[in-house]
Amino acid sequence: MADGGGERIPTVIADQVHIVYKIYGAGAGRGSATSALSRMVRRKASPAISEVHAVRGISFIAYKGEAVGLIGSNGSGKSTTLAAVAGLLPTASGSIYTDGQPSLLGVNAAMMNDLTGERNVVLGCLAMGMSYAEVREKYQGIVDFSGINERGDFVSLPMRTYSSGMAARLRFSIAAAKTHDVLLIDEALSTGDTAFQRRSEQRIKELRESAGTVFLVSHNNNSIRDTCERTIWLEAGVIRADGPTEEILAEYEKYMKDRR
Ligand SMILES: Nc1ncnc2c1ncn2[C@@H]1O[C@H](COP(=O)(O)OP(=O)(O)OP(=O)(O)O)[C@@H](O)[C@H]1O
Repeated sequence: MADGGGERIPTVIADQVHIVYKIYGAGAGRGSATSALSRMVRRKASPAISEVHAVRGISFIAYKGEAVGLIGSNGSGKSTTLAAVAGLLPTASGSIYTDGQPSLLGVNAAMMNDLTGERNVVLGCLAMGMSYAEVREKYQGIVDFSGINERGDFVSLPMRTYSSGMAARLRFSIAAAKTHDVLLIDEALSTGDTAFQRRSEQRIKELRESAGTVFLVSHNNNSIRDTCERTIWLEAGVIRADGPTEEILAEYEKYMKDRR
């Protein structure tokens, strides 16, 4: 229970959600002149369309103040589910309802590689709706939290000079500077070192307390353990289990061990 037994306020409702990726031109001879000619001769209008049915009828309700872990083996539909909750992917059937604005913080979240870390902090904060005054107030805290400048003045260098871990840390620090109604985090924590991971876990706890709901996708079971009290386990696009993190992780760890 998220709030110690008081009224629980739903923030995300997924109702029988199916998500299907359509892959155009996935057939043999894709894009070549011969395949185009063959299509014309056979009077076929478009190249073959393949479908990947990534999420198959999932339903759950997440509440205000909850941090929910999403686990499952590779390709089980975790990132797809997050992107759909963020409103970035349409559902083939079923519905997702969110109360408030969902923000997806993924490993691929957009940053301008040719601009300095400093510029990216400012742009990122403005994009999240902060005023210049707020950005000025938060700037140093964001840089310190990211630890980017621990070994030199990296924040004045273009982002393309950063390692993938450094870039991920800066992205997380920018996103974490604001309270979110629904914060969706895709693997962001696994790239940082232990000290950064500890800081970000602490920050997720604060974000959760200050407002909304956090979803965390991770292959790092310890991150899930330390951050989320509830975990949803996806396998082949279906919810295999949903419940208290310790119970679900124990089942999942056993499943992964047996599969080896
Ligand atoms: N853009 C895409 N186009 C087509 N199929 C996709 C696309 N993205 C993912 N898929 C497919 O959807 C399924 C679920 O992928 P998804 O990335 O959601 O899994 P995941 O659980 O996040 O995996 P991982 O742990 O490896 O990150 C997989 O079969 C994958 O091949």
